[in-house]
Amino acid sequence: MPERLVRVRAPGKVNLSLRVGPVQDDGYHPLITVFQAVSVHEEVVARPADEIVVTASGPQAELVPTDSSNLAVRAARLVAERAGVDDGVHLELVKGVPVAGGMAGGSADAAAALVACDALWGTGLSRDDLHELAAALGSDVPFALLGHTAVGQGRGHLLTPALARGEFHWAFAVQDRGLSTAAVYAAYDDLHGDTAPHPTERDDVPLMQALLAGDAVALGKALHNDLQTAALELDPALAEPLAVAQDAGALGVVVSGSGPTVAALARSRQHATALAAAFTAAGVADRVLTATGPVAGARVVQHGD
Ligand SMILES: C[C@@](CO)(OP(=O)(O)O)[C@H](O)COP(=O)(O)OP(=O)(O)OC[C@H]1O[C@@H](n2ccc(N)nc2=O)[C@H](O)[C@@H]1O
Ligand SMILES: Nc1ncnc2c1ncn2[C@@H]1O[C@H](COP(=O)(O)OP(=O)(O)O)[C@@H](O)[C@H]1O
Repeated sequence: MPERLVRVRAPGKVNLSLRVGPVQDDGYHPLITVFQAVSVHEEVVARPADEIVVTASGPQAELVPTDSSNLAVRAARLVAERAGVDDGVHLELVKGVPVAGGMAGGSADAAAALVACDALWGTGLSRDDLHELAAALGSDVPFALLGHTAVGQGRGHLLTPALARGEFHWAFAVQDRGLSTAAVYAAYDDLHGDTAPHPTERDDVPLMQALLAGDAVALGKALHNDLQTAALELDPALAEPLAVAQDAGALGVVVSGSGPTVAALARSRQHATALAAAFTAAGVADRVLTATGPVAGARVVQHGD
């Protein structure tokens, strides 16, 4: 008899703009960020099991914790609690998104696990329920559920879908070494103290216009990341992929989120491949990826009995 399973795919993200205000009393920074989901995916395969357990495969899988700190395990527990079920699940994570790379792979796993457990257990949670559980798991998890292009406020979890026309092409320089999100925010505080400007939505008007028009040249000019200086301070070698992408004619280049992945916007699919080749030839990436965006958020791609 075929095994019952649910397979869910969830995207990684790039922050087209990331504007960071001064740290609040709760230790978090208020953000205005524009997320784009890209075609670098996590897959989560959920199968019935006696307990909630997780395994990981794919590049850098050995860096993923498989204990109860794993975000997918925490997601499964939240679904079980909310729905009042005591079923187990084996969550198999097939990692495509760099680990601790600033592309929110762990958040994608969490979003995928929420959707997968809901489908496997037939708990019938609403989209609003899932969004609420996602926000409790991490600032970037709600966006991994939603996908496409969206503006994030608060900790990044209060989302408004953004109008974006067309398809954008990306090349990513991936590093084996990760950067801790908390450490990058702490370095940002060291640089700015209480003097960090309060971001406003006006700052991203040119970027939103570029998205609306599907204008990759204008989008390239509008890419922005307030955490980039802090990431470079912790990892100065990141200046190299940034420079290589510029020399290879990228329309824009930016550290993705808290880094260390560097995201370069290309003119076309072929140009994205050329940018990736330039990263490899210059020896400034441990791995390269090409992708398009925007793409959909976490969704079931196989539900079999
Ligand atoms: C920087 C961003 C940009 O999208 O993404 P990544 O580069 O990590 O993917 C996010 O803000 C990361 O969100 P996420 O990775 O979900 O962070 P969380 O688990 O909620 O928080 C990890 C730590 O980062 C800091 N943090 C996070 C979000 C925020 N708005 N302010 C913060 O200061 C806090 O120190 C927190 O303890
Ligand atoms: N399912 C998961 N996949 C990856 N990392 C996870 C997971 N659950 C918890 N983590 C922890 O979260 C850290 C950062 O997660 P990740 O989403 O890969 O990077 P980033 O926050 O830079 O985008 C990892 O170093 C790891 O310790």
